[in-house]
Amino acid sequence: MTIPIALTIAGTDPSGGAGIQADLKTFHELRVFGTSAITAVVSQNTCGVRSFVDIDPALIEDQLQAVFEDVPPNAVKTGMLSIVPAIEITAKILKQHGVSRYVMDPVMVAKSGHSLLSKEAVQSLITMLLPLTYVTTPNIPEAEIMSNMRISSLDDMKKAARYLVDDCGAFACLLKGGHMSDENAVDVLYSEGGFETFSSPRIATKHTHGTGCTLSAAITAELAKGKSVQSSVETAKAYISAAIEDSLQIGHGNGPTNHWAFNDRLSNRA
Ligand SMILES: Nc1ncnc2c1ncn2[C@@H]1O[C@H](COP(=O)(O)OP(=O)(O)O)[C@@H](O)[C@H]1O
Ligand SMILES: Cc1ncc(COP(=O)(O)O)c(N)n1
Repeated sequence: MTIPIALTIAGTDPSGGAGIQADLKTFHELRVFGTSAITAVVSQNTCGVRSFVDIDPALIEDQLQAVFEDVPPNAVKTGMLSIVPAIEITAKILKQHGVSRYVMDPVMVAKSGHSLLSKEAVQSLITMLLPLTYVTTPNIPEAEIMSNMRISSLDDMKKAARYLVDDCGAFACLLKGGHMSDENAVDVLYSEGGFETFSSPRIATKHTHGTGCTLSAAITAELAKGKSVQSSVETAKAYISAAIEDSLQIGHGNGPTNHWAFNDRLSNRA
């Protein structure tokens, strides 16, 4: 049996709801072997980010070489990259190892408002990593910055997604609608000249810490199994919707999602 392997390159969340911790939980639940390289150690919990330290770029590179030389991943995702050298090293390694299934979650600002990406690094994400990207998963504020467009409707979402693919070189863009206020949470996928929307009822909850990390990790896990972009996004949307709906009421702020919910539902249906 070949075991699918996924790699996350991201920052940490000691309280377990976002970043590397959320990614590894997601890989595990979707039955993919999870590996990780840490870019920043972040002191945060459900109430917010307190501080963080960027990992020495040489150590990021060492972690990545250690993974690629021994347990080469079938798909890779990036979350928090924070500084230009971390982006440069990631681009170098992705090219060196010919990674095609690469998901870029352009993490910029935590839900609590703390910036997780330096201003100079935004441009590097666009020029160095988007052309190597299989699926990018910006939320509305991130897509606004990357496309330099105001986004306040589904049409605007489509325009920005098309720009990030046709003009910036990603193969596909899933623009997430979590930050809109419609009755449904609608995400727009643009790839190969076509649009597809993924919709789920908007759940009234403050427990959405790590939703973006979890969604992109679920897409990466499915891509690692060899699934198509459409099928991977469909599974990932079902995973995050269940995880938000059955949230765990943990912590004093914006709590984490429930990583057991997706499989619990599948086994209840069986
Ligand atoms: N209140 C909600 N109810 C249902 N789905 C949501 C809700 N908030 C976000 N989502 C979904 O969670 C995923 C992450 O979205 P979003 O919140 O936009 O990303 P981020 O965490 O990067 O800000 C998307 O699929 C989005 O549609
Ligand atoms: C290390 C790390 N990466 C990403 C996020 C964003 O997560 P969210 O905005 O969903 O809280 C975070 N809080 N911490």
